[in-house]
Amino acid sequence: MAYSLLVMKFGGTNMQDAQAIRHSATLAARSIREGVKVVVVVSAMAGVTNQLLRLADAAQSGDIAAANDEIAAMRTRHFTAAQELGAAPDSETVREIRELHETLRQAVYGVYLLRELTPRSRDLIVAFGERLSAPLMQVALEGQGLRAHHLTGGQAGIMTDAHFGNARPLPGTYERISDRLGGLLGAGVTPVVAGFMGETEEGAITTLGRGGTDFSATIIGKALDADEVWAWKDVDGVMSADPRVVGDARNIEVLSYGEVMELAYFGAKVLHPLAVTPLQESGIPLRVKSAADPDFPGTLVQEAAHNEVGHPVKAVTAIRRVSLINVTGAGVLGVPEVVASLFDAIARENITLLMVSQSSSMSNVSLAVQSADAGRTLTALRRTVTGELNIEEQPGAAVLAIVGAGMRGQKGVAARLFGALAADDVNILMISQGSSELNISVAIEDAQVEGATRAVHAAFGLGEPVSAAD
Ligand SMILES: Nc1ncnc2c1ncn2[C@@H]1O[C@H](COP(=O)(O)OP(=O)(O)O)[C@@H](O)[C@H]1O
Ligand SMILES: N[C@@H](CC(=O)OP(=O)(O)O)C(=O)O
Repeated sequence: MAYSLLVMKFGGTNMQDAQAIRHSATLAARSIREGVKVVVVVSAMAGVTNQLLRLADAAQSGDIAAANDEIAAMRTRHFTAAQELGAAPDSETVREIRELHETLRQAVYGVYLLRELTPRSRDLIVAFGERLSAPLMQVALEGQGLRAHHLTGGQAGIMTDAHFGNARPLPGTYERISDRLGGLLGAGVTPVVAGFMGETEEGAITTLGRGGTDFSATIIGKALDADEVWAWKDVDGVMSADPRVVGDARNIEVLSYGEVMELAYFGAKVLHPLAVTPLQESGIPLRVKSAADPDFPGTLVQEAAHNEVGHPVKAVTAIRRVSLINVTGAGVLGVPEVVASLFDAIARENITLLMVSQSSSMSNVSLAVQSADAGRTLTALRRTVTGELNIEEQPGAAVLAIVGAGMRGQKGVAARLFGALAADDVNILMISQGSSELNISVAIEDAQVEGATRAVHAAFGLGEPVSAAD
């Protein structure tokens, strides 16, 4: 297909040092030289986002020395990359990187003085990772003889609500992006946008949630009505399981938007759970591609499901560090209002419910949440419900899910899953099937999850090559 406009996203691994950034720039340059207009969206250098989160916490707890040490290490990394990419010491880029580091240092010092780290100030600090890598990509593209210009998410027009740490694009953002980037593209300049970040209408910096650069790229893809969005990764594409856990995981050629959302929701780190939502509205395909093997087709994510014969399940994935919250007692028995108030309390706290199950006698409700959210969940529930209810946390769980549109209407899929888990001596704590029949999920002991993932992958033959497709 002859493309006219592509959005290309480069993740942390593809931005980790000068060599990786240069390689990423050549991947964009290949298409640009063929006459394709490309918008490049970049993540922070690998590890930098975690480092920023760590140093912000250190400053808040009073350890400014630790925070400054981390900033100094990061600064060296950015300057080294700039130098290796050929930026002169007196160049605009080097000056800008210096200024950004100085502003970061001041923001972190403010946190230290106040001993206060609000979600808003955390977003300001954590977005420096992407703001610092975008100029590096500009230098690398210029090194390829191209004209490029880097922008923050806000400058590119990404306008969000004020849910710091988990912001969502506002409707007007799409026209804004199209206005702001259209001019550059028209003038033959490649925009390089700092991913993961946006800006509220008042100009406060927000972030879109971990892994959010995928989401930035698809928001921009929709705004510009791109032919496709390409997410370059350090893996072949979306695979039948996390390749770090399952040695014979294989690449999935085609996935529907719905399947990819389920996979991302159930823990496959490869894409942000909301990344495909802007594309879903416009039907723009997303390709997950391997930076190491650019001619490999990777995974095509599109509207229609593509069911492989004999493979009702396409992938197995898991969410680690989960807690089950068990609500028991006579007060739950036959009182739907109690159950409603539990959900209400959780919704108000903005806690993601991973699984829910209620016993048929209605005397017990179990909820699965990320262990990081368990404390807040317990407090919210205990505050809400009155009467004779027992609310307890059972930590140390994980949620394992199988995903695939082919399981819709297929008998025996759940039996195969449970059989594989039983044969691996895995006890099931909770079961749930989405009404869309795109997934079946089970809560199990976290300590058993890697073995269970391998067992389920083998039971569904996910490592075997597929012969035919309909
Ligand atoms: N089903 C899966 N398919 C591919 N990769 C997966 C899957 N599940 C987990 N991963 C992990 O996701 C990683 C890629 O995601 P990530 O590091 O966020 O990409 P990037 O930072 O390049 O955007 C891989 O290294 C892989 O270990
Ligand atoms: N840097 C951010 C955003 C992101 O998308 O990163 P990556 O593409 O490396 O997963 C994060 O770590 O969450």
